[in-house]
Amino acid sequence: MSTENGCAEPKLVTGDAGYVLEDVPHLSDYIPDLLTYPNPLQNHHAYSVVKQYFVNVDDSVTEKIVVGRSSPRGTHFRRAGPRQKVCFESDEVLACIVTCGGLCPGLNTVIRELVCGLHDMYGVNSILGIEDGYKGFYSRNTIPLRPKVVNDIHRRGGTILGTSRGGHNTSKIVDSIQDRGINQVYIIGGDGTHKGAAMIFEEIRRRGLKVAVVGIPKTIDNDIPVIDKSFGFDTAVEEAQRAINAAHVEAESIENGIGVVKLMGRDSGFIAMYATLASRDVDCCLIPESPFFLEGPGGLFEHIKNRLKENGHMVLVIAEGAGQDLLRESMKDASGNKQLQDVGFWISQKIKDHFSKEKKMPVNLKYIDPTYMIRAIPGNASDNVYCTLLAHSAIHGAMAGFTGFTVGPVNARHAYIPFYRIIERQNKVGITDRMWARLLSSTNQPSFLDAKDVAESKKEKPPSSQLLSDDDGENLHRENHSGKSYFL
Ligand SMILES: Nc1ncnc2c1ncn2[C@@H]1O[C@H](COP(=O)(O)OP(=O)(O)OP(=O)(O)O)[C@@H](O)[C@H]1O
Ligand SMILES: O=P(O)(O)OC[C@H]1O[C@](O)(CO)[C@@H](O)[C@@H]1O
Ligand SMILES: [Mg+2]
Repeated sequence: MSTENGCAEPKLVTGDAGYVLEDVPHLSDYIPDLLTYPNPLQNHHAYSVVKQYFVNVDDSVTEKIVVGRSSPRGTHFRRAGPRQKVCFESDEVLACIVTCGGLCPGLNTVIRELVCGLHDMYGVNSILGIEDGYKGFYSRNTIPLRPKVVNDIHRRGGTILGTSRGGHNTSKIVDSIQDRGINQVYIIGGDGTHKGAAMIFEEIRRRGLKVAVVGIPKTIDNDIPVIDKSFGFDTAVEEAQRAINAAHVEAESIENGIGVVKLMGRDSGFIAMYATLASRDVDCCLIPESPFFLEGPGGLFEHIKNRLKENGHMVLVIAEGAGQDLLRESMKDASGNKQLQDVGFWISQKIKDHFSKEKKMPVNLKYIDPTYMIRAIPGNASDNVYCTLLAHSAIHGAMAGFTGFTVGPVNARHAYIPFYRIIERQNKVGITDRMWARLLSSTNQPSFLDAKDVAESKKEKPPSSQLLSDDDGENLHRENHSGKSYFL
């Protein structure tokens, strides 16, 4: 049975005190008499010594971590990790790896760790790289991947497999998987990629194939829901500091200096928000989730003027998707994503034009656009470790026969999340969250919101990722009509 978006019907398991497990599909759901084998890790020189290395069959990870005394236990996901039994013998596995969508720091690390993890932990030697994203399944030859081939790729940015947008043809992709005899498909990509992965999984299930389909969430924008944050995000925020620092140095070295930095973030302004909070030199941060205006009281020009009067300089960070409603109509890319106008250039021009009319305040504006520089780099140390965990969790899940799932940390514990939860919405900055309030208070910028806007955004607010939540449990929760808990 499929849902409206083509995904498998949710597999819900209920328990005591309002416990719900949103489980992931398993090959045995549609393949009767599926054989199982002892996990080879039981005899592995490294892992066999680990006490309780295998996860318990009913271990799960809670989605909601801040609870009240009488709160129901709520939604849980299956805990990631190795199982005592696997559904594939090592020499039976033919795995493939594909990377889709935009680049992200750490992509090569995930590829490396998938290849090395399959080989080192499970003795799998047959792994194929699919070149150039989804269309590579049916338009390109595959490349064999062995640990030696991928040994030092984590030091390089980009993806050694290449990537693309568009070109998703489900039946041609599944034909290619079937013809080549592939039985584990590792798909690394963002929200669009996961919509494609869900369709591949459904078609594989319809054909009754013993093929595990696994998604590994990748997005520089951190727009994938449920998981704590996406790999490469920290690296990108760190790299953005260099651009903001340069803008600050330029701005403070000249009278009425203004530094404008444009950062990535098509629909979600996480990079701009975190880069701003990290830097502390930013006087205004504009993101897609928070509409703004230029003229009049409470507008951007007034804020700039005040800041120049107070400090003699100011730094503005703008996410590429901010203020697009003020610009011309945008086009679509091959995947159907809106192609953005250069809002950094536009706002720089607007600021210059406005202040050129203010005779007593000529400004010196420098515009820095590090857009691709923050994503075309290798992952930093912490992202590299994160990528290793993602790859290993993905492998354990596929070997155990789970399919149609995405792997990722939920409240710091790796879990298997059904595809439909990943593709049902995008993760966005909540402008009524405390994190955005912290940003407003740190930059001292106007909120550009009136009381009516605040009420509206509280009404529409989607659930936030853990990136926004407070470790100290400050976040308040409310229940929406579907009973899901939303951060306030
Ligand atoms: N609705 C969809 N159904 C099937 N395939 C899709 C869908 N949306 C996107 N895809 C496919 O997924 C791939 C990547 O999609 P997209 O370009 O949107 O990037 P993404 O995965 O969202 O990553 P990012 O946004 O981080 O760059 C493309 O090959 C595209 O054809
Ligand atoms: O890689 P492209 O097609 O230039 O697209 C850039 C887009 O990709 C992203 O990096 C991820 O979706 C966005 O931040 C950005 O708008
Ligand atoms: Mg996307």
